[in-house]
Amino acid sequence: MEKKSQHQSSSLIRKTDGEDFSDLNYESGFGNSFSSEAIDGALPRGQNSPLVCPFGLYAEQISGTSFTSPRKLNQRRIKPSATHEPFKPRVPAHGKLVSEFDKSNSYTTPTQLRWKPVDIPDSPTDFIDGLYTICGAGSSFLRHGYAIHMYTANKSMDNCAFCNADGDFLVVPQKGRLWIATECGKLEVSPGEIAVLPQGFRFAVSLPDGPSRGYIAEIFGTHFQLPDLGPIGANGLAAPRDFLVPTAWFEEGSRLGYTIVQKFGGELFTARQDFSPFNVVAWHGNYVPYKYDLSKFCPFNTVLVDHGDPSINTVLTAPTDKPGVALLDFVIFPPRWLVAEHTFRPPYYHRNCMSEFMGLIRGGYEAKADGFLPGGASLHSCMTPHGPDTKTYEATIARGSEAGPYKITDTMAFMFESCLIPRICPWALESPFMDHDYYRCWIGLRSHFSYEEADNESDGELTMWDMEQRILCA
Ligand SMILES: O=C(O)Cc1cc(O)ccc1O
Ligand SMILES: [Fe+2]
Repeated sequence: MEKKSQHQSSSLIRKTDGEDFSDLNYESGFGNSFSSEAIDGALPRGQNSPLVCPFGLYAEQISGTSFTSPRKLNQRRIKPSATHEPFKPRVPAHGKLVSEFDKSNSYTTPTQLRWKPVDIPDSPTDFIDGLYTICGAGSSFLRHGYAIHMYTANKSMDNCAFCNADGDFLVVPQKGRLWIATECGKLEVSPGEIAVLPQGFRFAVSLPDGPSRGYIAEIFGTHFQLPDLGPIGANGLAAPRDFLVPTAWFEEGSRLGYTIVQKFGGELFTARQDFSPFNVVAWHGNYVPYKYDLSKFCPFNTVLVDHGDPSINTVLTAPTDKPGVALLDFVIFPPRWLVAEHTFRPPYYHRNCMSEFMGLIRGGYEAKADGFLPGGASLHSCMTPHGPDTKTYEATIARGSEAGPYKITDTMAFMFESCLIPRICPWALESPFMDHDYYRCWIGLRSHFSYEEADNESDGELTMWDMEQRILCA
């Protein structure tokens, strides 16, 4: 479906600076072909590469997949983005970003890991400096894998833009709004919303609320898509129309000493140019940044007995070549009614061949009475056993099988789940925020096993085994 911004005319030319987020406009949809003009007529009609573009603009294309795949964005910009000095390694080097995970830069452990919320630094730190990789697998060079990062920042990016050549960022703010200027326009992303910034887009992050913290999943070699709904049918989970894409907006004029910071193979490089990269007057295509409000999610769940797998709450999935096996699923645990009868309603105790990184945006999480806090994180890797802590278990059993419908409120937890087993960065393992007592949350789980009880509860008929036992005990 081709959509064109309705609201734009030459009287609404957007030339505001990147700090002015008072004029936000979005188009809605997921995966459609969008079309947006900050000046009427800036997109050439009927072709992409006319000899001369309207208003003397340059035509430029961003390809998010190989040329032979149909995902492109065509932009019309004041100057091509190639107009800059050569890239040089950034000084000082960043040092805490990883995009290829191996024994030289990361560790592995099957132990359950949990982190307390990391403090936001006092010293001036912008979104780029505040990024650090927790864990990941695979390689951005080989175009297969992912990295999980967090950020803590307190200052807007100044006269610079970030461009990630390695993969797509799925940003989950936990504290503080993000004002993200992109080449397609502006996004305001609040805690409780997420943004996807696809590979190769230039963007700048401002922090209108100051201190900010959040989580990022980065995927290499593929893009996020909506999960198939299978037997659910047409409606449910995340609806395409709730995904919002920015509308064209541009900055004009010279910006002396402007820096492009390019993440390439996990390292940062900088290049100088004398103009803003946000000089795209019009664009069309289906390779775009977007945001989504998690409160719009329509959860499905069991309505009689038992506990469904969390895949039912998948917002976005990044596929591998194997059907049904995700490079990275983004799953949420939103407020919802729990109604199942004679059922242990919290997550079951389990081991999973997929690896589970979890974060908490607000409130509490149904499986952990203590210790898993907003802004904190946990990692349960492939086949690492985990589940509700002792307090949650005891409280659930005490409530008994007659518990009525119950609504979990004030919560928004999420999981990045992957088929690839993450290696963990040294600063995450050595972090002062590592919860070394995490294992204790299960140590108090008592054995409730009672052979007598099991025996009494049988229907009274003695089996051969029962009789043998009785004879042996006599
Ligand atoms: O481990 C977790 O808390 C996440 C999770 C939740 C759930 O309801 C079922 C399985 C699962 O891994
Ligand atoms: Fe789990």
